[in-house]
Amino acid sequence: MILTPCALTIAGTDPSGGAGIQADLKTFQELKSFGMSVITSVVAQNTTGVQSVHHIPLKMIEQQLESVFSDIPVHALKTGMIANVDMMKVIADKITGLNAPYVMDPVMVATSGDPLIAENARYFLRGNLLPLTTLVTPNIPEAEYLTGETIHTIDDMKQAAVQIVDRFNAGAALVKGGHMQGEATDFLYDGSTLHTFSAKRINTKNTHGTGCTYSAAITAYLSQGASLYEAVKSAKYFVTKAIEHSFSLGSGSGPTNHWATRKEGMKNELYHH
Ligand SMILES: Nc1ncnc2c1ncn2[C@@H]1O[C@H](COP(=O)(O)OP(=O)(O)OP(=O)(O)O)[C@@H](O)[C@H]1O
Ligand SMILES: Cc1ncc(CO)c(N)n1
Repeated sequence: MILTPCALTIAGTDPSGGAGIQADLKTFQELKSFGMSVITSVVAQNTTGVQSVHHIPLKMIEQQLESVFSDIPVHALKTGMIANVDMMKVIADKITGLNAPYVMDPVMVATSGDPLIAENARYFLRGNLLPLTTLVTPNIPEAEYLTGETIHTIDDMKQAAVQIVDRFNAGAALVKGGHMQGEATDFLYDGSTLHTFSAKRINTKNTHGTGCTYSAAITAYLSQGASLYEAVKSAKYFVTKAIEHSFSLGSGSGPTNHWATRKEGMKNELYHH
């Protein structure tokens, strides 16, 4: 049992509060891990899309990482938006050798369709960051990019999860079915077993930041010592409730509700459901 579980997110921001660092910190807080954040880019965005992006200078990203790592234990970390290769190099260098689970949300485009990382950064992410991960959490388009194969069926999703681990050396892969039809089913391949996590599809357009919230919840549970399977199972429950009780805020794709399980009287304690 870790007394004060400490979780770190390295990602971009969302001033409208639904995605990025803001979603990650709300999730860490809700799940009772001590949340910390290193900002890579300040993104002017809202429920309708991305209006503009300001990248934090490399030295400052490096310094933020040093400020955290030199002072506070990190029991699990996640990365979200890392806009370019230079940032990826700095982050890879700083997290290599860290003795903590690393969850990568391979963010490439926002829910609105706006691109969030440079084209050539996708290659670097696959070749250099993926092998450092404990888990990578691609949605369908991201999994297609990582494998180079199109995904149409449930079997394609399973194949993609296996390939991302076997061919590209991710620690484990969780291929998410948010962009498919029917049940919202995700497949986790951990290098030996393929697990299925399924929930009823909720009929809503409010899915801004679902991927951030999900990977942050997995990171929070891992920081508390959960196994990968337990962390994904609990996080799937958390994100499903967050979508079910999502907010119709803004004129676009609204945000998820990080208090949803509290509202339902859930304790949010580690995998106790
Ligand atoms: N309408 C829905 N109903 C129920 N679950 C959903 C729905 N949409 C997505 N999910 C689930 O939410 C989680 C996040 O998956 P999704 O594929 O939406 O991520 P994403 O595309 O990376 O998110 P983002 O919008 O932040 O980029 C997955 O567990 C997925 O199955
Ligand atoms: C900063 C940031 N990260 C990730 C996403 C994906 O939802 C987003 N919209 N913004």
